[in-house]
Amino acid sequence: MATAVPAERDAVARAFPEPGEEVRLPGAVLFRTTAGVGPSGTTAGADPRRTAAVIDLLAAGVGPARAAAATGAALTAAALTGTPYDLVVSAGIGGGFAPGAPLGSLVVADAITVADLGAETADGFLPVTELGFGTVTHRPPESLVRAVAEATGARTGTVLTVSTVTGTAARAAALRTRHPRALAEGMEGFGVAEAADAQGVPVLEVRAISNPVGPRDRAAWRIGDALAALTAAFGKFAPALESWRSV
Ligand SMILES: O=C(O)c1cccc(C(=O)CC[C@H]2O[C@@H](n3cnc4c(=O)[nH]cnc43)[C@H](O)[C@@H]2O)c1
Repeated sequence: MATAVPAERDAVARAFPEPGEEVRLPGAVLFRTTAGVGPSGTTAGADPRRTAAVIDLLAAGVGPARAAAATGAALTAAALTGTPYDLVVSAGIGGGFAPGAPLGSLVVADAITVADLGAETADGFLPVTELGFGTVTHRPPESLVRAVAEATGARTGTVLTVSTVTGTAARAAALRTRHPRALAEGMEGFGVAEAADAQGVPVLEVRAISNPVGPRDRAAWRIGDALAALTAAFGKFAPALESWRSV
């Protein structure tokens, strides 16, 4: 589970009651905890058929490059010790596009799209794929997106990754014109997804909305509410994960 900053990692950690331990790796420091998963998708502790899923929480850094580097380090370490990850989740607060993603709501990405990787031309922006290389979108497993959205009440749509936070109505409108399904923007999802894709691991992105995408207005931020929404969402995560794995 890769967040940008420790406050987001700790919000996710509060959803998992087991005491965790710190694991130091070259290029990444993990907080390792567990969540009970079982055949029935319950979270009760008495079922002997249940196994504990290991969950590594990583404050991977702000921005797509740092997030990709730290996530890649964690993925490589896990693979080299013979315990590769089944899933990578990019999680954090984010900006919400009105009216689809109001403050405090939760968005699960069905497409993780980088919005500003490409070339500016006289005729407008060209994504890197139209220049003949790379990728601009990663798609999380549909059934997982569905299961997590149903369990958490999240909305589903495109989550954009940007290197520059949108700060004007004009930029927000331009992004929505180019990405009509966009519900949210953050700064790490695509980087985390690139690292996961490079090692063949599925990826998911979850954003709790802390501010509207648009004109800069720090007074409008609701970071506490968004962090609380993250904790609540990850409290419902283990059963959703189990229902996905059993499909
Ligand atoms: O100074 C500003 O105007 C401003 C507005 C929104 C966010 C920031 C940040 O520095 C936070 C970046 C951090 O949080 C995620 N995040 C939260 N809201 C947004 C957003 O509207 N657009 C992009 N990223 C956002 C992001 O993933 C970073 O980890 C500053």
